[in-house]
Amino acid sequence: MSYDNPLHVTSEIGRLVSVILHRPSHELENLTPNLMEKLLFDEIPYLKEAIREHDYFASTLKRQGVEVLYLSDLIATAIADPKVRAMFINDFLNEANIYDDGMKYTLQGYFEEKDDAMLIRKMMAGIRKNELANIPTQSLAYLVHETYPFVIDPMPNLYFTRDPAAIIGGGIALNHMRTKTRNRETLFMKYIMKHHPRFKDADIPILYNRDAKTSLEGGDILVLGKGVLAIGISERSEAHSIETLARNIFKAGEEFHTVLAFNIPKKRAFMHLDTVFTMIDHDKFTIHHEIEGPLTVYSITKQEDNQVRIHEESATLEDILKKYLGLSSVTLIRCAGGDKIDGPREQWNDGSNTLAIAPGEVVVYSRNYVTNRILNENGVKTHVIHSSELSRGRGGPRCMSMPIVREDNP
Ligand SMILES: NC(=O)NCCC[C@H](N)C(=O)O
Repeated sequence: MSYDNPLHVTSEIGRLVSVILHRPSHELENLTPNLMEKLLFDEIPYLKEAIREHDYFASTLKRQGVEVLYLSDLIATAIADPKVRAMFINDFLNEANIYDDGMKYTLQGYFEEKDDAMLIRKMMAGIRKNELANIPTQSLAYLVHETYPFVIDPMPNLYFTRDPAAIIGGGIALNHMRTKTRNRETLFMKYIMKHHPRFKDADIPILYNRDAKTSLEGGDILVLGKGVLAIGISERSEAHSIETLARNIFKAGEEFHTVLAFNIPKKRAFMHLDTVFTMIDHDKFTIHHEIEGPLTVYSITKQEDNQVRIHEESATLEDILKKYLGLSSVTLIRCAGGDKIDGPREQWNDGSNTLAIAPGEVVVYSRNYVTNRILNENGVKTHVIHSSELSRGRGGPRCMSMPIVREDNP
């Protein structure tokens, strides 16, 4: 299958054709207990095992005919031109919390002498102070933080490729992440879209920009299909961003006409909409029961002359989905069946975070066996992947994947 545009995602469930993953690497070895909160981890994964699990995830997708592209390879190709490479290093350093010109100059030299693969690896892994022969600074900031072990922080969340950007139709939302640490990730996707031969000559609409003032993260963006998106107003994505994105999407083309904004509780366990709600078939969805009570849904619909209508929906979630997706019935499959103990436990480890690779066919974590059994009982085919270490980063199969092409869902 080929489309004119290298990006094509019109639904959550159309057969997955191409996806971007990141194989976890040394950035995980630079996590320390003191840094976990800042870097959005609750535990420290064991790298060797995390890689083994991730390779199994990738091979599961490949066995189903999915083209797996790796972030590190894409960025290395994107910066092949020395001028682009120099710009990339400069932009990266400008966002790396380095306020001292001497230090910046030293790091520029340090990066310039690396080959492409090592440059990317070092940027992702972060730089420990003891890796630099001479620290060229006497700055107050440096002295105050003398015991801090890094010159540049690691980027351990890179394997959650879902969040820094999202493909919507043939366009891309280059997100502005809630946290400074994750906002650095979006630079990689910006350079890939602008300079990689696969994407650079396509006329790709930018539907949201990383320079925006309010935050938006890909885990909140679900392309439900039939011209409808669901977007979480969450701990990470703000209402203003969602309205801006909706207006940009409506302006960009005919394909989408409605955004359903799901106002979910703002808490760590439910950081993105896809941690509590995903689509698995044209009429089947996972949901975590704890969001059902507090959930309010607002519809933003396209009107004439670039106007939008914003309206609080009063119906039940099933009825809202039925109405906007033109369905006669909808099945909500609760995480661990809504059990008071199994439900929150499995949701914590991404039991609701399924990745659809075709209608009714999803990739799931092995540890969420109660939810997985219920999915099977509902006729859903599950591809089960190992999950001891990957889940410690607090994301599941959907979070770990960024689909760039899906077949249209009939
Ligand atoms: N879509 C997702 O829910 N992604 C998981 C992101 C986990 C990461 N540790 C974070 O807190 O951002």
